[in-house]
Amino acid sequence: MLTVRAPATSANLGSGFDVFGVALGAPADVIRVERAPETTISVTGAGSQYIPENPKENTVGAVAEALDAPARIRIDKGVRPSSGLGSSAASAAGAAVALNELYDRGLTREELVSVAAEGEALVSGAAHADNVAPSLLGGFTIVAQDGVTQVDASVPVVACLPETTVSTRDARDVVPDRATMDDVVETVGHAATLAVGMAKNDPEIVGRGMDDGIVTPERAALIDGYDRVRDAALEAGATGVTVSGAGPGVLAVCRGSARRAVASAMLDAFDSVGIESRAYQTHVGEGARLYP
Ligand SMILES: Nc1ncnc2c1ncn2[C@@H]1O[C@H](COP(=O)(O)OP(=O)(O)O)[C@@H](O)[C@H]1O
Ligand SMILES: N[C@@H](CCOP(=O)(O)O)C(=O)O
Repeated sequence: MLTVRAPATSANLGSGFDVFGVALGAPADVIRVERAPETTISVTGAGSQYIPENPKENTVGAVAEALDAPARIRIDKGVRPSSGLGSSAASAAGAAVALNELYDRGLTREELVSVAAEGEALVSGAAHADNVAPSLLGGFTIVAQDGVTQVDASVPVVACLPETTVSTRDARDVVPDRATMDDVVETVGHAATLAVGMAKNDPEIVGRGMDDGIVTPERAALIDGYDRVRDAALEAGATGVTVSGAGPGVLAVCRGSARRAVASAMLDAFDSVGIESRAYQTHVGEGARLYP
């Protein structure tokens, strides 16, 4: 039996829609695999009651099929589904690493990105790889047409998850078809700033590059209390705040010394609109780890 811990991720980071992603130190899914004549899946842990065990409907089933690697697969969910922390992607990335090893397929982590993205196509209708790439490679990743670029980073973050859920599939329906040239120019500037900030591991520069006026306002409108939570986090010392993935999670970047205050301010702000939430005080972290 092989075991893999695959981290939650936060995609987009505001200015990098469908392009940027970071691996988070916590939470994570744990995937266990054993060879079997056909694929079976069992799911326990956070939100497991909402996750299908039918291999045709689960992201890990799509990965097993893509690698032609039937297995008995056990998923222990640490990443709650439909919260904006790449839950379906964490399972897919973990399964890709585990099954690649179990069947000695010899694919690199970079080559596993498109394999794991098959799982995302199954659940969100688009094979967006901005969650599976950081879950596989760790750090900060840029997914472009011609490949993935990765940089190690350890910027402190707070990921605050309200009890509500938003399906990525639904949240993709509100993404605008078009943007003005002014908005594009502004977003390119922010995205470039953010990428430099990650390369320098500097939360001030990362925070300056997180704003986006194209997709984020549409997504934020789906999250009750978003504006209050954002304002509270900035007031408490966050250098940048945005919707995590498709939401409803909210991601704040900050200096390590401000992390506790930022988390507490975000929890209080959700509470002030009658919504319970949970905050992960963490950092940009490592990718999927294989245990013998
Ligand atoms: N292994 C899995 N882990 C989490 N969700 C899964 C998995 N397989 C299928 N799903 C389905 O994917 C959907 C959640 O995916 P999505 O809306 O993209 O949110 P998230 O950002 O949390 O991945 C749910 O409908 C869930 O049932
Ligand atoms: N780029 C995707 C990312 C979705 O992330 P998730 O964690 O909400 O699944 C999008 O914005 O649709």
